[in-house]
Amino acid sequence: MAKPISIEVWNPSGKYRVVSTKSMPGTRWIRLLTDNDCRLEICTEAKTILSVDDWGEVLFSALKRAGGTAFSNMAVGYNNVDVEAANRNGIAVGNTPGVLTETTAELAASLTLAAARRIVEADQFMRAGLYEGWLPHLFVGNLLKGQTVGVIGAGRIGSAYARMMIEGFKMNLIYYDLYQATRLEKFVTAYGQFLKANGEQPVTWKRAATMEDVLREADVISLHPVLDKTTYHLINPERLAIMKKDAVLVNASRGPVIDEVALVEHLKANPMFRVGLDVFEDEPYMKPGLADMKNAVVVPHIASASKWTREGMATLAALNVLGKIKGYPVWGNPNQVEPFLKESATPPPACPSIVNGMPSSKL
Ligand SMILES: NC(=O)C1=CN([C@@H]2O[C@H](COP(=O)(O)OP(=O)(O)OC[C@H]3O[C@@H](n4cnc5c(N)ncnc54)[C@H](O)[C@@H]3O)[C@@H](O)[C@H]2O)C=CC1
Ligand SMILES: O=C(O)C(=O)CO
Repeated sequence: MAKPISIEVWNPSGKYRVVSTKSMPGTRWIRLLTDNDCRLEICTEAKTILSVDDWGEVLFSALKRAGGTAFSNMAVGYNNVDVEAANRNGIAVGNTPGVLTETTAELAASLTLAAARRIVEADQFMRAGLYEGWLPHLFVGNLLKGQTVGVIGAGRIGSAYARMMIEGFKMNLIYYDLYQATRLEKFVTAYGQFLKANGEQPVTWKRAATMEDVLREADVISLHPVLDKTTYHLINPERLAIMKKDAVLVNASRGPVIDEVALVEHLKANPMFRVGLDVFEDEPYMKPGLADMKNAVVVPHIASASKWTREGMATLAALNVLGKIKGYPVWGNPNQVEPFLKESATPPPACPSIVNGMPSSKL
């Protein structure tokens, strides 16, 4: 007998039934649904962490049997969703790109600084009452200015992160991606020309031919690819071994991009090597030993956790579902979702981002 779960119901008499597996930040997403004749059921269970096993054939076939038409991930990454199963059952799959780009990049930049300058170790040292005055060797870390920042996956977030580290700390860029990041290259070139015209050392960029080139040359490496079979355990023992012994590795993409068992061994063997991690291979758990590593900064998958971003993600997720209910077309540019986020404006009659591009007529 399944245990009853607690549900919060909005607009009980609404014609269309929308179920949210978690409560989401803000209230605009709720209003957008209830104002459009939706009955909204929000699962208020404290812990409903769901995995790809949950978002697959069982769920989508049940959704189809119930007359369901759409599912929306409150996330831009949708590796947790079996899209093929959704296709088989005629279910559109939405995600929430664009609204979380800078927020996520800022957290990756925060992890970079925290790791490079040993902020967490120093904080714990102070709180433990161990500080006895300034010392030349106390918590010496890495300077970023003029060093090389490496980005694996120079998409929306990777490019935003690269620009923060280049424009903010005058680092030089080397990146690896399957596609050329032309817009990023143009920004870095222009910024370099500005610096040179003002008598400063220009910043540079390089598109690496291989991932190994990035790992070999960079002082800081930040991972921003999607998670798929080509990026699973992308950082493995062999690739850890070619990185600089005092490099900083940051991951705010997906945990399985790094072989975390191998990472723990590398951190043990290389105390000058540091990591900043927002995501983990077996969330919510860390691999054995990682929690003990002083050269690791770890936070619980909070990279997109700014108020504006999380409320915006909730709005986009709701509008994906509402758009399918209304038979709206899919928005033409998922990278430009600002029109959906204006609090006082009526959103465009479209689904912000549907990953399996299913025309409404098929639903
Ligand atoms: N920690 C968190 O809370 C968050 C994590 N993410 C993760 O970040 C990922 C990236 O998000 P966006 O930048 O918006 O996506 P995006 O699609 O704009 O960028 C991903 C980039 O990865 C590249 N890529 C794919 N396979 C690759 C490979 N084998 N080697 C190198 N590059 C490869 C793609 O060409 C693309 O440029 C998401 O898929 C998600 O998993 C995103 C938001 C928040
Ligand atoms: O958007 C994503 O992919 C996340 O991981 C949650 O912000």
